[in-house]
Amino acid sequence: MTMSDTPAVSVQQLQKRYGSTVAVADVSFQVEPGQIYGVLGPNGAGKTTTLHCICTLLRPDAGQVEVCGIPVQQNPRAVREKLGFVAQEVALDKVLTGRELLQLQADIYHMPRSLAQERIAAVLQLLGLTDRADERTGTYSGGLRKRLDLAAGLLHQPQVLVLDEPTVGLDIQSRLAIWDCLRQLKEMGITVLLSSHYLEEIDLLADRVAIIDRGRVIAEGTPEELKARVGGERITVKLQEFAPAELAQRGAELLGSLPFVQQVLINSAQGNALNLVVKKEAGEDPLGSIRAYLQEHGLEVFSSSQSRPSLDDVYLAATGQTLLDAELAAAEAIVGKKKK
Ligand SMILES: Nc1ncnc2c1ncn2[C@@H]1O[C@H](COP(=O)(O)OP(=O)(O)OP(=O)(O)O)[C@@H](O)[C@H]1O
Repeated sequence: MTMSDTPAVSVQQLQKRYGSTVAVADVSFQVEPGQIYGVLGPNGAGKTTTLHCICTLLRPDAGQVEVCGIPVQQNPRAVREKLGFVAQEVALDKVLTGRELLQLQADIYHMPRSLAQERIAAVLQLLGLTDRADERTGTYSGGLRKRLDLAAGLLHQPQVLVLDEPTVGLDIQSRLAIWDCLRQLKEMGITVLLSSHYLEEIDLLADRVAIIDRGRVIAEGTPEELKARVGGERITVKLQEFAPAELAQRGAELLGSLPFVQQVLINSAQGNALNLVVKKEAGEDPLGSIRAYLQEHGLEVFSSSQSRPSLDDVYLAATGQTLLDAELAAAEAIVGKKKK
């Protein structure tokens, strides 16, 4: 095997439990060098635990984890040289300036002063922080702090940068800035592994994705592959702005009888709109066929829309619930635990 064949990160049958809680039941995936790789899943799915095992912060109970071909458990020190980690919580000292914090980080790596100054200037520039570098971090917004955290993770020039939910809680402007930074890192040849529970973030950024649910990988591939695999356009048809239940029922029955319609739901939250999933066999213009068929049976389409499947549809197909529902269930479980 040549160096270029060696995955940047390889996780094989990883398991990790905390007491009786199984945080990671069985997780395997491989990140090729130079990719942006996304780990997507609801809160509590096991993303942080998986990343911590990769970053040598936690000892796996079972399985193999390697970074640039180096086994994490046998050689954690060498792994830490290859890898930078940006944790979910930013725990910055607020009194120090951005530059001072980076200098502290450089000291941890025993970097000679002149090299440190050079590297600090470079990462500040890369992350667009040069102008604010000499202000106390207490004056930084959440987005700026996250960028400083990225800068700190990059200071020792790692080949792989691992980020745990890098944009959680940030406003859209700051999220866009972080996405730009990550794309820039990819252009520089750095491998980026990030976790997220934002579907659109992973869809936009990641070359490949592992969707994790309850400690297991339930789908893996490029976002396009995964969406194509669940297949089917999503079509919404309204027979009236607010269709009476009987009318919606009749429309649903008619459309349900079409061979290319995979599923029809009457959506009461959308004025009894009909939510359809149509198969590929529907041809180029499924909406046209639907409209014509309804017309033949005396029904007019009031309005309609069509969309491609999303990663949420992938999650739904694999688990039977949407990612948002899973998040709500996880939040309720946490509230339940606290009440006890
Ligand atoms: N230190 C710990 N002690 C006990 N249980 C833990 C600990 N850390 C995590 N867990 C549990 O392990 C499971 C997986 O948690 P993990 O943090 O890895 O998930 P996650 O997908 O990263 O979610 P989040 O984004 O909320 O951190 C959850 O049920 C969580 O409650």
